[in-house]
Amino acid sequence: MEEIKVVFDLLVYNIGQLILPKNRLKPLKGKEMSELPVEENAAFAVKNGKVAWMGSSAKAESVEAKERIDAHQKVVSPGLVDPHTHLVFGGSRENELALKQKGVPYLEILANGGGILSTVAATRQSTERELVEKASLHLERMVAHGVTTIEAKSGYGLDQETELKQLRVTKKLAEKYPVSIVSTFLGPHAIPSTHKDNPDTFLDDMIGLLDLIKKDQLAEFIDIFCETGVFTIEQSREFLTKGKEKGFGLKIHADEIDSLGGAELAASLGAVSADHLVAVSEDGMKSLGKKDTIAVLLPGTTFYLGKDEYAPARNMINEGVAVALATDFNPGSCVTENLQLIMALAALKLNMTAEEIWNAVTINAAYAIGRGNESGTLEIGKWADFVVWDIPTYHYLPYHFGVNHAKSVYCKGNKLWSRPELKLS
Ligand SMILES: N=CN[C@@H](CCC(=O)O)C(=O)O
Ligand SMILES: [Zn+2]
Repeated sequence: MEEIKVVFDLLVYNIGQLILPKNRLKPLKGKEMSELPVEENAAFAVKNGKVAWMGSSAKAESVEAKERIDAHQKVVSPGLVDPHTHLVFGGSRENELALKQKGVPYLEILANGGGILSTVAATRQSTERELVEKASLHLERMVAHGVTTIEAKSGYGLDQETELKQLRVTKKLAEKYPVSIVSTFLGPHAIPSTHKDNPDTFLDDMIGLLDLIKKDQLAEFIDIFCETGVFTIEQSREFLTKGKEKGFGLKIHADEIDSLGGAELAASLGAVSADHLVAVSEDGMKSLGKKDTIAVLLPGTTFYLGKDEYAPARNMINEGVAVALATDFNPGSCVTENLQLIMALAALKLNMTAEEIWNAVTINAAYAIGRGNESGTLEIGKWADFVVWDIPTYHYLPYHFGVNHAKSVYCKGNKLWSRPELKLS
């Protein structure tokens, strides 16, 4: 019988290092994060947007494909995953930089009606279309830096109309782009000035939106800013418990500035992630280590807020915690779409190893937004989301900081972005 030869859509060959994070069907915890399988002289092929063949570059010579990409012995990784962003918002807050330089603390700017509240005013004034256009620019910049799966939070509406508007914008972006976008409702992100004296009524209003959000499938996760002067542990417990009963996945902005016990709360409720954790307590780390709640660390925010103390990533890893990294892209406390910069900060400020860092922006980041089964690794049958990097080894990326090392970015087997060629002569 004549053998039928498969013709693949795409073949990537001559890969110097193919990064293949392990998928243990749950996030990598503690020591497991230091294992980063890498295949040298590797190749893989894509059919119908999914990885369909993997092998050596030598074997790839006999593989038939409609398009062949020579990786020139450079690094190829799964598409990066950014599991914590505030992608959709109106306006900007460059005026706050001068306040920060004068030493005005982040929470004081907020208490005086600035910070998050000034972005709330701008977001309320923006039309849905304006928000889509603005968020598209930010999203395209994320993709250009190697990201193919993104979480996006609401939280700049603080009223029914604008929170739903933000969530609809996220849904439109998910329809417009092939990248995977995971939506989170962060209604309790700040207390609006109208509710300064009755935050519980505001929280009830936000709880009141959950059924509608669920019905219209506008968000998979819910989140709350648990912090001094914002929402207390009790309020956070109430909001998250109600959301859990309604079937939402849970996230929490926890222990960012003060150690309130947000990590402990997240672990006790089975939250998917606890984010920030700069001020996490020993008990908080231990409770995360006992559960699969992922610590999403945001060193770009600590850097941008000019703080000296970073999240204790090494202690968390020693306690067996699963760690992921994200930009926290937002208009106030971390204004960058560049996840590669965050990888460098994780090396320099969190003391994470290159292996831990790559796991933290791929497989663990995917689990932090419920996408471990489809993103964050390159496996046969999974989406062919990948980045061809212009770096000689995976150690190089966190070492050479502040520039874009992506050469081309593919999502579901399609090229979304490639580095423009300079013509200087
Ligand atoms: N900490 C709370 N929320 C955001 C900041 C939002 C803002 O300043 O606009 C964060 O994760 O850093
Ligand atoms: Zn945030």
